[in-house]
Amino acid sequence: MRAEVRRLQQAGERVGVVPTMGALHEGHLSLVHLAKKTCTKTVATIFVNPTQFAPHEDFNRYPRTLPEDLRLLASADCDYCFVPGTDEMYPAGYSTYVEPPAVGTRWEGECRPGHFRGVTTIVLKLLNMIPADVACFGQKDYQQAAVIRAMARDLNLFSHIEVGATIREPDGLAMSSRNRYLSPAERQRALSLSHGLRQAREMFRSGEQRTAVIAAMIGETLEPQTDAIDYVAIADGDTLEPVELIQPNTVILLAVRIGNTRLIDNCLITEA
Ligand SMILES: Nc1ncnc2c1ncn2[C@@H]1O[C@H](COP(=O)(O)OP(=O)(O)OP(=O)(O)O)[C@@H](O)[C@H]1O
Ligand SMILES: CC(C)(CO)[C@@H](O)C(=O)[O-]
Ligand code: BAL
Repeated sequence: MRAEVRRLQQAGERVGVVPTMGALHEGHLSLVHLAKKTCTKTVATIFVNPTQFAPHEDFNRYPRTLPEDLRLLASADCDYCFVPGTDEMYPAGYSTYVEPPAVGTRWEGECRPGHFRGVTTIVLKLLNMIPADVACFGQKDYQQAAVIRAMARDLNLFSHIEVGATIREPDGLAMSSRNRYLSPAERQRALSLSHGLRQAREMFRSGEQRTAVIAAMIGETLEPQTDAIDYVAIADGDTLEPVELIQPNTVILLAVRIGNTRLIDNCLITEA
């Protein structure tokens, strides 16, 4: 892959990469389109990365739908798809990991110990194998995008990091490969994530205080519809440290469980 990317770049092409774990949907394809805005060749990667899953998490049942993924990538005019094997990425004796940046400490970092260490490690490896001009990630995984941006800055990565907007189903549910786990009744309850975020944004805009907003979002919208709430955070959009006062760059992040499925979503309060 590296030789091919270098050959393309020497021929004057600009290469964009979209790292994924497969089970593709319109959210992933939107990142291929985002890459195409500034790049002439696009590469998607599909690898369900074992090191970012804790032992009790869903690595084994994570959906693997390669033939359909390849069809979708072709329909989006993606030029290459890189699908490495686990032994290729982590051969026997593999022992090097990337310590994630501070922005990965809270929220997902607390709820999924080791998760961002696995993400930074695999993303650095992928960007070394595919030294793309641009690497695209989704805002749906807001903290992950912040972690990758910080790593790119701190470790002087070659690739420029771009973040694409969250693509949603018509009823507001953020697209996610894990939505496939949801039964029809759970799918209905999962609307509480986007409803809660919308409710919070509207309350902030009408001048409500932070504690009242969180209490309403949790008590009225999330608690009745979910089985557990991992966190609801109101944080600075860059540092992800909690904030008391809402400023232009404030983000609401949440992670909940519905049945056996863990879902995350977020919105910038300044968004329309
Ligand atoms: N709805 C979406 N809109 C935009 N980007 C998305 C969306 N869903 C995922 N992405 C982005 O696609 C990339 C690959 O993500 P991944 O393969 O984990 O998909 P996912 O649907 O988020 O799956 P999961 O259910 O594991 O969270 C990430 O950069 C992620 O942020
Ligand atoms: C960035 C990523 C492909 C690394 O495995 C993964 O965390 C994902 O799909 O968001
Ligand atoms: N979408 C981020 C990958 C994960 O949840 O492991």
